[in-house]
Amino acid sequence: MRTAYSVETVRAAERDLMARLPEGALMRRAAAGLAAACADLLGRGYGRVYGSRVVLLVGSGDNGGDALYAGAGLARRGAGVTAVLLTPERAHAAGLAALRRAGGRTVEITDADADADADLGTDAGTAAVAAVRRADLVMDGIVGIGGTGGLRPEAVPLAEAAERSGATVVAVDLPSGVDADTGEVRGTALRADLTVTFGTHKPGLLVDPAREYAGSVRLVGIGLDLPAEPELEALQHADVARLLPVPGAESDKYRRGVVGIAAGSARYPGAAVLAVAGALRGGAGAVRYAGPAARDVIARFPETLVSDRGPKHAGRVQAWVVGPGIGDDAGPVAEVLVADVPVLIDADGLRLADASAVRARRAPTLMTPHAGEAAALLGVEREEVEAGRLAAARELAGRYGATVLLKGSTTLVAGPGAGDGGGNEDGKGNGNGNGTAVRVNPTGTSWLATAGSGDVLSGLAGSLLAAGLSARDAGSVAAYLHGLAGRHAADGAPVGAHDVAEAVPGAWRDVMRG
Ligand SMILES: NC(=O)C1=CN([C@@H]2O[C@H](COP(=O)(O)OP(=O)(O)OC[C@H]3O[C@@H](n4cnc5c(N)ncnc54)[C@H](OP(=O)(O)O)[C@@H]3O)[C@@H](O)[C@H]2O)[C@@H](O)CC1
Ligand SMILES: [K+]
Repeated sequence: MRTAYSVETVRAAERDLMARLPEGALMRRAAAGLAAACADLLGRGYGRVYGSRVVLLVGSGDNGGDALYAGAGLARRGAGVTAVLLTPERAHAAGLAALRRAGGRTVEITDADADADADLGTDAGTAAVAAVRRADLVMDGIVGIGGTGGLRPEAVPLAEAAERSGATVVAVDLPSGVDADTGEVRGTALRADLTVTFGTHKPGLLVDPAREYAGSVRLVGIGLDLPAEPELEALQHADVARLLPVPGAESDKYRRGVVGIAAGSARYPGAAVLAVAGALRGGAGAVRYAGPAARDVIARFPETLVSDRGPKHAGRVQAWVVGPGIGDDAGPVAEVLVADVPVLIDADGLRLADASAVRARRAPTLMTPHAGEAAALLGVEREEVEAGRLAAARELAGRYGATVLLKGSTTLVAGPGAGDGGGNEDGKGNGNGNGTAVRVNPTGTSWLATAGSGDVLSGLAGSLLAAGLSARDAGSVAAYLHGLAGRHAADGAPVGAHDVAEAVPGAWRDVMRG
């Protein structure tokens, strides 16, 4: 499991550790890891550290201190290091002294440069931009977890020069300008090739849009003692393998779980077929289809139990999926919402579901909107959801008392208790999930942005619900397998949703093999 903690938690752990360590020890640990990562990159890109050109962008806090110490380390190994001090009078004093002792140079940005209109027009500003353009490696120590908002005006031309230069850009702890806790980017942020982060991932390193600015992420352990429950967690193969349902010797179809699919319409029979395709690969013992596309479903999947009447006339199921392609018929949605089994609501179902009926449910509910659907439910613009995915998923989960799987570039799964310490599965909670951490899916691929792909995901997640997984586990395991299946199926070329469904067993085997 990869985990991320909030800035507040990191700060508390840092205070505890600092109290037990000699002054400056923590920063030197962080800087040593940072210097090692940069030396690796220089070795690969430039051939060696000796003789390479390194530029440090140094802000007013400890983030700049990390960069100065790491720069000193590289200077001792023969790199030509120039530190651009964005607020010279507030630069980390001990770090700066260490860099100077090691032979590093400095360029001091002046107040005239910091003027929003000056665009680094002074001699110092011009020299700083020129140094960035010539650099082999640029280290971004402008701001870390102490930051608010985007880059300040004097930093923008430097960040742009770094992006345009051929230099490898390494962000210290976080790319400057992104929000560590939410993954939001309000204004300009620096784009890194690599982020070297300390002690733990921060939420912004795992959630878009900030995640895209971080490049690849390397975690440097510094000995922080962190609490058991993180803010965010990303499943990995071993976690998913532990959660996947495996039939025992005594299993029959009911023990493995029967999933009911209420999807499709005369106009959109394909949604039914694709949801069933996903459900057949999700581990349930049987798939029951109830709706107007029964003929299409049985023609494609003869193993499905079909009925062309509504869900309330269907036989026993252990979980329902409702919504893909049902058009404007609210009947099936109302019917499944009163069933005392887990329910997954997707697509048209999200629009048609009565919010109070969802909130009144005792069995788990899993809602699977994309950003546009989430925006409609929240009454905001789609862009707002995309800019603040974590907040949107949590807000929706709280409003509906449901688990919410927000699809997109980074798919998130938030339980109804995410952020307020509620929602557990120990008999007192509502069975939506164990723990409060929001799950972020690491396997996504843009090839999955294809028509019908969401229907496959719904069926898959519904099948896992029927097999007995909690809403949070079913959603995050389904997203994981679906992403992996998308990668397998695509293999660098466009794919259709049915290809993704067919690739699910391969993804499953992949996970089980580790
Ligand atoms: N935690 C740990 O375990 C460890 C932490 N370590 C390191 O310390 C870092 C945190 O250091 P920190 O607390 O000094 O804050 P930091 O991010 O340097 O900001 C400083 C000041 O910047 C300013 N500022 C704000 N927004 C801004 C913006 N957009 N653009 C420009 N400037 C902006 C604002 O001051 P203002 O100008 O507003 O008065 C703020 O106070 C952390 O990320 C990690 O690298 C490691 O060394 C060891 C282990
Ligand atoms: K930074």
